[in-house]
Amino acid sequence: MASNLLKNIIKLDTRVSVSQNVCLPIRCLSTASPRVKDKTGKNIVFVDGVRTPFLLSGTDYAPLMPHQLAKEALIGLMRKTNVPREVVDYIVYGTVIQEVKTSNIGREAALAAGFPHSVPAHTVTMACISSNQGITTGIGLIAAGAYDVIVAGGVEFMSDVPIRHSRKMRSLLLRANKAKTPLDKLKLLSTFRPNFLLPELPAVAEFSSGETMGFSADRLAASFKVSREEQDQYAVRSHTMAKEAQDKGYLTDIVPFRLPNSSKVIEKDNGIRVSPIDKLAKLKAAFVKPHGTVTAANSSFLTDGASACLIMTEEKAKQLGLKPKLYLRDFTYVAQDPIDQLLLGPTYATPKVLEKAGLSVKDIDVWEVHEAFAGQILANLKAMDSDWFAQKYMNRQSKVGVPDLSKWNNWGGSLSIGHPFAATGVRLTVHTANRLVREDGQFGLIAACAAGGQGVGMIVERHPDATAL
Ligand SMILES: CC(=O)SCCNC(=O)CCNC(=O)[C@H](O)C(C)(C)COP(=O)(O)OP(=O)(O)OC[C@H]1O[C@@H](n2cnc3c(N)ncnc32)[C@H](O)[C@@H]1OP(=O)(O)O
Repeated sequence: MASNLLKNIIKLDTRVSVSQNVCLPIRCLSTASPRVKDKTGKNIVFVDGVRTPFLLSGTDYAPLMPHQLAKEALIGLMRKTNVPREVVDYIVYGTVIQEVKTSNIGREAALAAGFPHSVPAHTVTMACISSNQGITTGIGLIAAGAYDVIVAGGVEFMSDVPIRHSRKMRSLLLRANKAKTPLDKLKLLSTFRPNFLLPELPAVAEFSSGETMGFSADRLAASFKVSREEQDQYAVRSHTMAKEAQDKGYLTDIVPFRLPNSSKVIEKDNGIRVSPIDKLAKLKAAFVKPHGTVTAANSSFLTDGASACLIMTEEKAKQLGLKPKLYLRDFTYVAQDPIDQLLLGPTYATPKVLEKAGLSVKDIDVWEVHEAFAGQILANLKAMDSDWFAQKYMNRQSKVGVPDLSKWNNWGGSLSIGHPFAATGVRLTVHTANRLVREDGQFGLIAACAAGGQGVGMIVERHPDATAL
């Protein structure tokens, strides 16, 4: 049962050390008889992916604009893959909380990064799975025969978010703009009231319910009987594994970022923080006050960061002399009730994408699952291990089963590395790719939940030419 499984989370930290996973790629992989059939006729490959260091919002990136982060990710990608910008046919880029001046941020970032004017770019938004959407939109464009080479990615910048005037103030300003005579303007001004000045702040909340993600995660944890201690233990696991991966130099997806007009170069994520469990136990509830179980330490934190990746047909990769990391084998999106099942995307997406690909939980060598909150991850694990949940809510005969946790987020996750919403999907994908090499696996499963009660599942397969660098 899941409860036994959860008891072992702390033991797992000592049982599975990242250092044990260092191994050379010894498995013989071949393109001749793939176990998962290519459905596109193009054998679409993930060449590589990069990201800026992920930073706590309000720290070193604070004076920037989001397209500057995205630009650095794009430049870093082209430099790392050594692919000329002219080869790229199209860019699909994600963002969630839009900077109003750069609403098609994919295009602005591409121009700033020196892509030719002739490379079109569009921006996608699907909450925390926006860069997954970037990747799968790219797969669709390639499969449709529209293009061969796509850059996908995403950026989120929580250090500066659009804060609006109140609706009443906006209405007054718009009407004042149209007023024809000074007298009309004066009449309008006389309707002004001081409370018009109250600003509208964006919230990390569901529009349909008004509930914040953290509040919803707390309710979810309570309904799956996930204790505060289990959440704190999971958070310590995430930070411990991220720290090990960072110290061992495994986070090679990071491209250092020299801050504009400064000699300072940012080289590392700055939110990884391994704390003793008793310190976590003392923190107050962050959302459901005072008795909730979700705290600042067992939540993902507000993060600034950007990512980018290069996908193309295998044939094109060969022509360009590239060594791709992955085949992008299959994917699915799911959507549920955004109130009670808001953060259960992985539970719904996992069996669906496994079935599509003809695989089972046991076939997966690397799991990379977005950690919005520790309570959300543990609730998903319990749901995946419940026949009752599968039958009552998912219209399935039985549970999908529990993944082997020794293969689960072994380099930490969004709780510790950070979660710049629209950038996370590429981070999950490139960590899957690099872990498949280091851990000598074949198949990886990426899953994530997103606002709106949506989720994604993706199946990837290590490419025979893959290296972890
Ligand atoms: C699909 C999805 O992905 S949904 C998820 C979307 N994302 C979210 O909703 C973001 C959720 N997170 C948040 O909103 C914020 O990070 C919050 C509200 C949880 C916390 O914000 P803040 O209160 O500003 O956090 P802050 O960094 O100040 O930490 C609060 C306290 O916890 C402590 N703390 C935080 N992390 C840790 C840690 N790992 N170990 C020990 N202590 C910690 C801090 O030191 C601080 O202590 P202090 O009050 O003594 O100074």
